[in-house]
Amino acid sequence: MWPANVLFIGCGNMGGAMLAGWLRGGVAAERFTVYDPFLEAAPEGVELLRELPEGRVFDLLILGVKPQMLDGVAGALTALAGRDTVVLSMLAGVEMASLSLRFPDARGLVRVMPNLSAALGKSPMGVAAMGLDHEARECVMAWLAPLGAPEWVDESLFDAVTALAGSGPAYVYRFIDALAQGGAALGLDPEQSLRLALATVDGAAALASGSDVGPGELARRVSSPGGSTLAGLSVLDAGDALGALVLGTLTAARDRNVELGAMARAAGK
Ligand SMILES: NC(=O)C1=CN([C@@H]2O[C@H](COP(=O)(O)OP(=O)(O)OC[C@H]3O[C@@H](n4cnc5c(N)ncnc54)[C@H](OP(=O)(O)O)[C@@H]3O)[C@@H](O)[C@H]2O)C=CC1
Ligand SMILES: O=C(O)[C@@H]1CCC=N1
Repeated sequence: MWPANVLFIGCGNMGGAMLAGWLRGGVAAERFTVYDPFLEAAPEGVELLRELPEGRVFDLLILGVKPQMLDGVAGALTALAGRDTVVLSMLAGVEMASLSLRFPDARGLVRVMPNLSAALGKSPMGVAAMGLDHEARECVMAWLAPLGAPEWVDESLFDAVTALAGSGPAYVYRFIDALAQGGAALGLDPEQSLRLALATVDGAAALASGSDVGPGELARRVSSPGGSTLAGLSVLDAGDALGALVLGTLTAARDRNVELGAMARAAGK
C-alpha cells in the first residue's frame, strides 16, 4: 500500500497534527520516520532521527517546516527526493513551481493545505499535484482521507484556501474567546462561560455540517420572531461590520501567503 514509508522533515504543530491523524486512523506507526533536530519526542513506534537518513528511500517526503526554512533544508534533501519519492508540502504560500526547482528529480509533487483538526480526522484540505498520473493522484487522496476531507483545488486559489481553511481555526478560536468573555461580562463564571461557548460552537458546527439548509436559514431558525436572538443579530449584523472584519482578516492572511510565495520564488532563482 502506498506510501509504505514516510519521512517527515519537521514535525511541529501542523506536521504533528497530521501524524496524529494518520495514527488515529489506524496507519501503523512503523511506517513513519520523523527528522526533526528539535522535537522532544515522537509518538510511540515512530522513528525519530536527529540526522537526515542516508542510503534509504522513502515513498513520501513530507515537508513540515516553516516556509522561511525551505532553503535551510532543501539542499540537504536532494538525495532523499529522488525518482521513487513523492514530495508533499504543507508550506503556506510556497508554489509547486518553487518546490520543483528545489526537488527536480522527485517522482511528483503534492501541495496540501490542512489545519490542526487533522489530528481528529476533521481537517478540510486543499490539494494540488504536479507530475502524478491519475492513479497516483487517487492514491494521494486515499492517503489524505484519514485526516479529514481532501479536495482538489486549483493552485492559483491556494493562498485563499490557506487563509480560510488553514488559518481559519485561529479565527474561530478568537470568536469562542469573544463569546466566553461576553458571557463573563454579563455575570457568568468565566470557566462556565467558556464551557458554554465551546459547547455552543461545537453543537452549532455539527448541526450546520449535517444540515441540508445553509447557515443563514439555521440562524433564522434560532431567531424567534420578536425574540432575543434577533435583538442580538441586529447588533452583530449592523453595517455588515462582521462581514467586513472577516473579509479584511482573510485578505490580510491571503496577502501574507502571497508574500511568502514570492519570497520562495525569488530565493529559488
Ligand atoms: N500551524 C498550522 O495550523 C498550519 C501550518 N501550516 C504549515 O505547516 C508548516 C509548519 O508550521 P507549524 O507546524 O505551525 O510550525 P512549527 O514551528 O510548529 O513546526 C515546524 C517544525 O520544524 C522544526 N524544524 C525547524 N528547523 C528544522 C530543520 N532544519 N529540519 C527539520 N525540522 C526543523 C521545528 O523545530 P523548532 O520548533 O524547534 O524550530 C518544528 O518542530 C508551515 O510551513 C506552515 O505554513 C499549514 C497549515 C496550518
Ligand atoms: O500561520 C501560518 O502561516 C500557517 C498557515 C496556515 C496556518 N498557519
